[in-house]
Amino acid sequence: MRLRFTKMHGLGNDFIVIDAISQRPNLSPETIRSLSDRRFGIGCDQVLVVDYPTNPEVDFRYRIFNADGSEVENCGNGARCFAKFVRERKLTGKSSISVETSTGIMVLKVNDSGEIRVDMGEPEFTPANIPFIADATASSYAIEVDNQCYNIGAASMGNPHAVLVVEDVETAPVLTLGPKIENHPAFPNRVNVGFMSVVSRTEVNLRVFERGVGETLACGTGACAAVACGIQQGILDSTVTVHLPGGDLTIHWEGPNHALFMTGPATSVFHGQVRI
Ligand SMILES: N[C@@H](CCC[C@H](N)C(=O)O)C(=O)O
Repeated sequence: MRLRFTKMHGLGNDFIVIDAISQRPNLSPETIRSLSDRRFGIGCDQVLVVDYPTNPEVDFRYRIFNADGSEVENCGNGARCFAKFVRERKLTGKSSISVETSTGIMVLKVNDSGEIRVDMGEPEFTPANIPFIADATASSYAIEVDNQCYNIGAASMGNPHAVLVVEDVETAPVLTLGPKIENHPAFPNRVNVGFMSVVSRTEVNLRVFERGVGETLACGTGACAAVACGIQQGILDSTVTVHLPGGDLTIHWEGPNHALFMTGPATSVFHGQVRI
């Protein structure tokens, strides 16, 4: 079939977005991998699929696939692109949109400026729910990689994240240590790995080695998890600007029993058709 798609990005974290309401493609892991391939396909970090909700009280269902073909629970930059996509394609006229993912319901609000504010729900720190193998919940954990000990924060934003505080993100071992922590046995479902340097209590730099992709120019859930871990460790305030290689996100979290909010842009690049 000829598949219609839109190429989008959130701060350079790029997506192929597919309307599975007006077309019903069979997206096997192999098809996802070939669409995502930057040389033999269209190229992207994630494929986003917009579908009918299973819950009638929600506007849409949104599924996320990493470039390696694995289906994942959540994607923050993808959520903002999803909101822009359903409005641009006139699938809804609402400025407050509810969407079902495999781990829950999110509410997205499109601001007058065009930026999108996403209610990302409450960060989860209980190790079993991340999932992460540890005896008890803590604000940091020691893990061993190649006989060296690293301190990490661990949180779930629907998907699993490990966060390391480093002096300087430019020189942090993102490409060498990232994949080793991604596949560390303490994370049974693998993990996204953030390297965060703290500029002040309201400003951080962040690079993320994403599970199933590699380093991306931005990771929305990674920014949420990094700030949540920083707040839990007492080193950050409740509103933080996160500088990622692709641009800035604003994260706001009042602490336990409150939802965390992420605000940032979403961009459409082009529309196309591809034979699958
Ligand atoms: N880029 C995303 C996260 C996408 C999923 C992630 N790689 C995972 O495997 O959990 C974001 O903006 O949050």
